Amino acid sequence: MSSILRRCTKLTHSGILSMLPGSNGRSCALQYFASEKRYSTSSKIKVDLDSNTGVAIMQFQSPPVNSLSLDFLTEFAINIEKLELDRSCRGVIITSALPKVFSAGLDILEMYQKSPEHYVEFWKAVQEAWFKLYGSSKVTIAAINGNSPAGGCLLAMCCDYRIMAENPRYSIGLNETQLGIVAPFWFKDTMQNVVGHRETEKGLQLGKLYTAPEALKVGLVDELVPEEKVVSSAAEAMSKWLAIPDHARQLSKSMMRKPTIDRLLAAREADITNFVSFTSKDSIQKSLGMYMEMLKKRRS
Ligand SMILES: CCCCCCCCC/C=C/C(=O)SCCNC(=O)CCNC(=O)[C@H](O)C(C)(C)COP(=O)(O)OP(=O)(O)OC[C@H]1O[C@@H](n2cnc3c(N)ncnc32)[C@H](O)[C@@H]1OP(=O)(O)O
Repeated sequence: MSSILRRCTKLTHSGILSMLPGSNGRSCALQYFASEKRYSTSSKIKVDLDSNTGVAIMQFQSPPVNSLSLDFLTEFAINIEKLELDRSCRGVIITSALPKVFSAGLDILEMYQKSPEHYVEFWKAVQEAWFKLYGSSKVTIAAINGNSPAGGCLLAMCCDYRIMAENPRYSIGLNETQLGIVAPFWFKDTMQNVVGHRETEKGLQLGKLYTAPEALKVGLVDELVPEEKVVSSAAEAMSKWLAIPDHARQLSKSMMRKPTIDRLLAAREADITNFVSFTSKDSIQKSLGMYMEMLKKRRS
């Protein structure tokens, strides 16, 4: 696997870019990087690695809402794996190239009116993306420049540090119960590791989507900054994290996260079985169908 990934890593160099922030935080995100390797040629995720700083920017660019489809998750896991294997990479900033949304979470259509075989494949991809990101030895920072419900919140919570746009209309949280579904134990564990037991208990049961200020208050995000500064602030935070020797930081990270990772490793197959039987239930399919309808109506 790793040799295939190394072989398919495509390197291009894109010249000298300015260190100064531009007026538009999204479009100028890559300007922080003086010399880049372009990793991803795919359409859903763009990855650029600055070989001078060792920092990669991963931009989600899957319209309309960066939902985590099977293809997206597969591509995501491959990209994280490639960066993990690249010794010149020390940190990864994850952000969105789309306006107003970081990620809408798992693609509901992947869980709706599909075969059990499809559910198995999809859930494996969800697990794999989590293993790769939560277990990454790199410094990972989420630059949350839009709404980030459910699986979007999970991705952000897997990072070492979270910076969110201070726009009070943006929200983040594990809202699964609002869809009539239940976040699995490792989503819960990930949240609990970030905000603690009591807040997770409330947040999960209520399916709470925290506004950006609320998320800051409970520690679900670490900083709020003006929207156009989300990526530049992530780059600044990254330099602080990278000032620590890698080996000491990595061992500390692994010490904190290993028990949580081991819990899913031990229950991986059972978790898939649970997901398939849960998702296949008529009542769950009905809830998902109603939720999709509600999203459509809200739009019209
Ligand atoms: C083991 C134990 C058992 C395990 C049990 C199972 C556990 C599963 C855990 C689940 C985890 C999840 O992530 S479940 C996913 C939860 N996600 C959500 O609730 C987010 C829902 N979406 C939104 O709130 C909004 O779309 C939001 C992200 C804020 C963006 O708002 P906007 O106004 O910009 O955009 P919208 O007009 O709403 O959406 C644009 C289009 O995208 C679609 N869309 C939006 N979100 C989508 C999504 N997640 N999946 C698919 N499609 C989505 C809409 O239907 C629209 O489609 P058209 O009208 O056709 O254009």
